[in-house]
Amino acid sequence: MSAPTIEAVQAELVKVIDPEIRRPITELKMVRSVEVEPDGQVVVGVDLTTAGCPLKDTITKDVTDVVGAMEGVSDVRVDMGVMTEEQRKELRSMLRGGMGEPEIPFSKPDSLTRIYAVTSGKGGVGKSSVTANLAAAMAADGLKVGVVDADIYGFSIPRMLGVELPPTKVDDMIMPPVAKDVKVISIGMFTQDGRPVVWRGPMLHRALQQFLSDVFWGDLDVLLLDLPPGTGDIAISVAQMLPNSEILVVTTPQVAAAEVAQRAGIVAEQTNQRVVGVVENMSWLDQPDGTRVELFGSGGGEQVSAELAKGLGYEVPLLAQVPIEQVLREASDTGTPLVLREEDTPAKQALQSLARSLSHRARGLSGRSLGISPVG
Ligand SMILES: Nc1ncnc2c1ncn2[C@@H]1O[C@H](COP(=O)(O)OP(=O)(O)OP(=O)(O)O)[C@@H](O)[C@H]1O
Repeated sequence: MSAPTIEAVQAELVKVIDPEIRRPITELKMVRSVEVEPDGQVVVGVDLTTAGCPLKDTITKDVTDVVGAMEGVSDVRVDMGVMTEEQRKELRSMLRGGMGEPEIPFSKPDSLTRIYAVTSGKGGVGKSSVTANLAAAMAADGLKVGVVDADIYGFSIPRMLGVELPPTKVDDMIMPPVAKDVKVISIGMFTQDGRPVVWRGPMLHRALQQFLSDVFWGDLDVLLLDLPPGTGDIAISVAQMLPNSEILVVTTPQVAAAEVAQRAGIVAEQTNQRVVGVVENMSWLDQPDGTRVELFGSGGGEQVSAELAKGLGYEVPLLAQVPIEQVLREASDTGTPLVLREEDTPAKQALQSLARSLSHRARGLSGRSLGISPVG
């Protein structure tokens, strides 16, 4: 059997996708050279974006598998190198679509990415659990999803989605790690040893701006933001930077929690954002004997939805009620959100249908240019 041509090997390498940037390594100009010996031995030279690229092994394996499967190939060797400064600059410029200066792609009027900022009145109501499950469910349904974990007090998204690698950098561009098919960036990835962040408003604003402009998100269908609880500075920064973002309010059924959640939602009136709906989490606990215990009382979700509708002047639906389930907590703790687990539980169903209703919604027009110009 004759050895393949260099062109044939190059064409086959289109199948090797960079796990972070998610484009073929050929398109990213990472393939430096291809050599083919008459006896079928192939040497592929690959240049990584950085010397310590954590995905080196994955790329080596993928190249070996793809080329090794070609007819006439007897052996594959991958010769790893590193891109030059000039090559990295070129790559960065290509990823930014030829534009030099960083800008927030989602804030452009023609952006088609739906943005949901997940907020709550107080901590511990399950805001991060809802965000992580929504992201995983939407990605499993084939959407391109990104998550910004901006919860400075409890950056738990990476753990819940099982993120294993840190972000990498191509010059000043940040490549977000991908877990469960979701691109994730968290404030916890930029703090020392996961220590709590003691930042004031302007620093948070700057961090958020960096997450949105310096991170390479690619084309996203949905961007989810896990905000810190309450009505803090970051909610205002989000509204300024992403005027087309919509708010999802998470509460528990408890009246006290509902009252503070309302306040978090009503901020939308001042920031001109739309509240897309309310999620009531920890609604009840189903007992093995079939009885239901309402551990945190009842009616909080309905209350927030009714009060926000009254205050904002439009319908704010209660989109889901998610029961308390041990498996939901365990799933988050082990890095595989409940929606990706095999067992079918009421909480999983509630989260999955919430994800579908949010991904199939028509996009709101708030903050978007309608492209209307005066006549005559
Ligand atoms: N429906 C549920 N059933 C069982 N456990 C839950 C449920 N929702 C959340 N939890 C658990 O409750 C804890 C708090 O949840 P989570 O971290 O999502 O809250 P949070 O509102 O994001 O809190 P913070 O803002 O402080 O980060 C976690 O251990 C999570 O696994």
